[in-house]
Amino acid sequence: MSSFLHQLPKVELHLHIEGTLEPELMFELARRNEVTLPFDSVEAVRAAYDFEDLQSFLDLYYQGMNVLFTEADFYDLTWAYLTRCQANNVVHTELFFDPQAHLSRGVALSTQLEGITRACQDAEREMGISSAIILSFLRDMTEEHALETYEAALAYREHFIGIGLDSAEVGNPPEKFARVFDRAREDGFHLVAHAGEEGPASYIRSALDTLGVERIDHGIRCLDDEALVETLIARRIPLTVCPLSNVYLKTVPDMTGHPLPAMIERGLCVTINSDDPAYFGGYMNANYEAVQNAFAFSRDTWVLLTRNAIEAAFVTPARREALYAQLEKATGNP
Ligand code: HPA
Ligand SMILES: [Zn+2]
Repeated sequence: MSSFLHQLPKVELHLHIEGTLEPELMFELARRNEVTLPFDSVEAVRAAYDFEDLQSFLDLYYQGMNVLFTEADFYDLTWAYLTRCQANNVVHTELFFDPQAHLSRGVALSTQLEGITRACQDAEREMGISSAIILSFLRDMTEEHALETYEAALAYREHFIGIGLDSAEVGNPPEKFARVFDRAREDGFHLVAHAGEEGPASYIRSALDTLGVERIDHGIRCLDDEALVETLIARRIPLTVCPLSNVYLKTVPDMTGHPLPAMIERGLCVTINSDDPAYFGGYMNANYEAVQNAFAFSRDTWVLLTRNAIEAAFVTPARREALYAQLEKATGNP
């Protein structure tokens, strides 16, 4: 089964590029940019990855990205992730970046976006991996700051396809960002939001109703609200679930206690993703393996999960057909 999972062509829809910063690259960039890290070795960084909850992770995640300054840094970070994609047989990926977390350190939007975009273009040409970038707002900052950031990002609109919402969820409900999502909808961008990771099912409802999102990131708390589940099924809203992330951030007791099988059983459009793989024990294959060890899904279930991700991807009809064809070739399943 392991080789079946490894060779399955995969589509990743929930990935924070800053969450792919491996400690080795963190040290290399710290040396390059003359930044002093509060750790004296790669092992000490990894030892610190023992999280209690989302906030304890976010504290380290924001600290880690303090080594990113130049376009080359953003290129190297993104290129390293895309080579992991190739090793994991990820053939299409949609990646988040957190512009506000870099702007606040004096790093220009052009630096961030040009570095990430150039790596994506090189990966498409050299490895056949298609990708897209989603600009994510920090929900623990104000809506005014998100709006200002959005306005500034419009100068680079050809670099990103959508907007999202991440960071500390509880106490920062989706409706706080209604105006910026209205603007982005009018401008033709795709809309997604993290909801129902640590926050309640009502945040998922609000992301649908007040932000009009097309996909929900995480969404694992949806099962607490039967009417919401029915809405998600009827509207076929994709949920970008991140199993290892949920275990590492203790939003589930352990993998066997994850609601993933129940979500699939209900007919929700579930996908599997790695979120912040440098921090949460691994990339796509590690997530697939951990899920398989806990639940021993059939091959048909894995094909279904992959088909869901292809359906949920923000790609052209031609690219979607090519992804379905690639899956069919790999599995014999239409
Ligand atoms: O899993 C996450 N949740 C919320 N915000 C985040 N920012 C990076 N990763 C995450
Ligand atoms: Zn996330």
